[in-house]
Amino acid sequence: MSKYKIGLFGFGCVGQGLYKTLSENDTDAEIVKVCVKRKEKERSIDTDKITYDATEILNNENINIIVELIDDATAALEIVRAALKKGKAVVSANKKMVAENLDELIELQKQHNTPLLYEGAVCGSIPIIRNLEDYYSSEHIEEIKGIFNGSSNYILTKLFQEGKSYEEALHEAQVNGFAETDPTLDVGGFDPKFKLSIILQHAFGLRQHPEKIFNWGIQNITERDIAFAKERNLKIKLLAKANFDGKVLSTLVAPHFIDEHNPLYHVENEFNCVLINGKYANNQTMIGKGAGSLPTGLAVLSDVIALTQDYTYRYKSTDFTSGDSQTAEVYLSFNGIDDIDKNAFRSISESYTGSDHGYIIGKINLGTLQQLLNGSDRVNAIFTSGNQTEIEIPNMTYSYAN
Ligand SMILES: NC(=O)C1=CN([C@@H]2O[C@H](COP(=O)(O)OP(=O)(O)OC[C@H]3O[C@@H](n4cnc5c(N)ncnc54)[C@H](OP(=O)(O)O)[C@@H]3O)[C@@H](O)[C@H]2O)C=CC1
Ligand SMILES: N[C@@H](CC=O)C(=O)O
Repeated sequence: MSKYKIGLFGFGCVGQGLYKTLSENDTDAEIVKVCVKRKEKERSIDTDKITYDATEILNNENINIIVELIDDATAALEIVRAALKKGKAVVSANKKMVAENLDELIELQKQHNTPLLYEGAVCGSIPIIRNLEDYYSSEHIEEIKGIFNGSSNYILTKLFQEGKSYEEALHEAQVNGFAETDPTLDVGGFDPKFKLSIILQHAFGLRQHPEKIFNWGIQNITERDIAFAKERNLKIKLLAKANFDGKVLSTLVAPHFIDEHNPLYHVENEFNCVLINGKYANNQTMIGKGAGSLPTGLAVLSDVIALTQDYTYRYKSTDFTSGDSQTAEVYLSFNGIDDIDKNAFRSISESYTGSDHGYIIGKINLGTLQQLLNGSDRVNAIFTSGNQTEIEIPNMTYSYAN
């Protein structure tokens, strides 16, 4: 008889990954009930284990761990709230739910002296949260950035390496179980910003609501943008970035041009990469699968095991001011010159206008850029500051920030 009885919510990509990884390991935890939504769906597990009624798990006093792995952030919050209030330890992989409600979730954990862990919510199989909490607790992290979305990276890889269409590549990401049920969260850069928001808490003790983080994704990328990058031996990667100097925090999620000297250049498919730059250890790199059934199932299982060892997050708290009104250098491509206002740029280093498309490379305020991009599918922005070195390209010079 195992000591830890799990009530599992969700039996999709990640739920099944947890089920398999748990069944292949000798642990003191077992899944006793699984709550799902659709009665018509065939299941690969014993029907006795299945329920469609959340209260059957939440009111079951034998169940001491709730694992929440559903694709609905609103319903997930209800489940997690109810579980914590009942004193049940919780594991979740829902980054939207965690990032948007972290203040309340921290408070609930304190009030009810009950832990919530969410390693699987951030960069799949990369053990980033636990490392930030424990290993890096004495490091003075100055910058943390990387590729935090497996689906977008998978799509970009297929566009660059195999010349696939955007639609085909997105479809593959969905079939492989990497994409969110609403893939706008992936390709629009929302999912990596939820992850960045969670990371800020554990890297710096900073609570920055995702709403306050600039995000632009790969949803408007064109074949011309890919050709532009390829001609210059660059790749495009969707990056999430945070800098903190002890007072001012700057954050950003956006596609960037990067060159072959950047470790992120070589991170392909659904792999994620986290680059940490700190005072003592300087640069460190963590690479691993950022999405998928078994990699994420393993991260969730690792949290379950951690709960059996009474592990909790510490939630340090640091004061800061937001420095997010910064100017960035971007390549802005457009279908027609009427789609953009050149005066929006503070300075322009290069521009091209053809009969049916064009681009501008220049410095622009992020708020202004957001207004230019909002609601338009005829304009795309790619940031030029993703490299760690300065590179010279015929016709133009990019200065890349560290
Ligand atoms: N896929 C991935 O690689 C990763 C996903 N995540 C996160 O993990 C979570 C789950 O994702 P994933 O497994 O891919 O999603 P899936 O769409 O594959 O599965 C979702 C599951 O949730 C169930 N469900 C939905 N609403 C409810 C509800 N109200 N009550 C009970 N069950 C419900 C569905 O039921 P039914 O089977 O009846 O449809 C289904 O079993 C999400 O938060 C996602 O962001 C995190 C990291 C990686
Ligand atoms: N949709 C997410 C899944 C993991 O978090 C991604 O593609 O990274």
